[in-house]
Amino acid sequence: MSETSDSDFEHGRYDFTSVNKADYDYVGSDNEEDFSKYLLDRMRQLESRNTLLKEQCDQIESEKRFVESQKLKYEREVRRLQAEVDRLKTVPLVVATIMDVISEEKVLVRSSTGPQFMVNVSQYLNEESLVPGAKVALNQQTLAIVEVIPTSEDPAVSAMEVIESQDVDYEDIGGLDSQIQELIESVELPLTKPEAFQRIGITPPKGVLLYGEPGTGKTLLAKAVAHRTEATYIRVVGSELIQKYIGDGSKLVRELFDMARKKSPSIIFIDELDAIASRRLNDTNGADREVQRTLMQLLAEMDGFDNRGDVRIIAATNRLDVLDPAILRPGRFDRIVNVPMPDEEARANIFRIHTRFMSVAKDIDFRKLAKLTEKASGADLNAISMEAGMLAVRLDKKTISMDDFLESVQKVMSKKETEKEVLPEGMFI
Ligand SMILES: Nc1ncnc2c1ncn2[C@@H]1O[C@H](COP(=O)(O)OP(=O)(O)OP(=O)(O)O)[C@@H](O)[C@H]1O
Repeated sequence: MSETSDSDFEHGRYDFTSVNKADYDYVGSDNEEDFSKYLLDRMRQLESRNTLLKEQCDQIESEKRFVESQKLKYEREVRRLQAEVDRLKTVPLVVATIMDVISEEKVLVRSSTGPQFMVNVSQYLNEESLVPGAKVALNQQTLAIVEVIPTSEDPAVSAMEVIESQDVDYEDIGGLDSQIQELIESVELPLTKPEAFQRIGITPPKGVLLYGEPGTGKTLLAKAVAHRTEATYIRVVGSELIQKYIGDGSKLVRELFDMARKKSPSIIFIDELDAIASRRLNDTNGADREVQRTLMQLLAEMDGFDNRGDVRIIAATNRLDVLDPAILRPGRFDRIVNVPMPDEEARANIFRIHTRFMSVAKDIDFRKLAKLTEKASGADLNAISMEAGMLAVRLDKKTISMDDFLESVQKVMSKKETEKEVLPEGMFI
């Protein structure tokens, strides 16, 4: 019988597929029993070798996978370093300012070191960004424009919405007659007939505070007064001053009043006043201090300006109860106007206003629609009218029918109900 050593197995010299020739010597011999025993032993041996080899094979497989993943990782690293080397080897770009755009391909620039050049423009640049005054980067050798340097955004410009003339009028507002009257007296007349106040010897209120639930028409009122007085309408949003322009809030309030004076007659509209004028807490963290600084600046600006001048302030809030009493002192927001949710008559009027330019069927019953929308705000009624219009468009109709309105009332009102259910108490949608 041939001898098979362990090293034969390990080095793959053993032929697993056949029994060695010498093994046949046992067949037919007296020792047949020994031979079967021997074969059984051998089988067990081979099975255990087989298991061992399978384990080794699995291990080698997993090592292979590990090495491959390492290889990929290092290849990526090499590429990254190569790119970094290339980047560091590139020549610096020259900064210049566009003086004049001669044609699509030729531009006159003044480099930051002084001289002017007529240069080519990379075809991959957006033509619209090539305007006189724009900062550009030039290739050092060819001096071609390869990049337009983005200008940093001026926070004072982006924080304010400045509209020179408004297109909203009192006729566009449903209900709110007494609120309109209040605004006429405290904002419109001081701007249009200041002499009437002087004659009688009274000073008009400096600021008017509108409060009420969302979507009830506070912004609309401010825009309509701006339209009537032909004043510039400048709007800032309290929460944006705090969250978007961190650290700049008080500076922006100063700039807001400067701009209002420059563009006068003007109306400053501060939306979400509560975000900067909430009752102060004792434990002040960084964010609270920022809010306080912004509020102090607002109070200082309001105290500092002349209420006979042609800058008026209107502010709006959904939460009168959280305001710092300091903001409501005489000489600040001393006229407080409630803007309520529309009653039935106002709702019917708002429907009429919003459907005025729509193609609606003759039999639309606005009274009935008003009855069905008891808890709706002006903004909801606008949404219902738009949705009814969309339904008609979807169905390719010529006019909006009462059924379209009823369907959209159902849709908008039930959406409003579900949204209300998920909101914590005291919060509006
Ligand atoms: N009384 C109303 N008459 C006509 N449309 C209204 C009225 N109230 C609200 N709307 C409609 O709802 C939209 C939103 O209203 P607006 O922005 O004036 O509400 P708001 O009270 O300022 O809300 P918020 O408190 O959320 O700022 C308006 O553009 C208008 O289409």
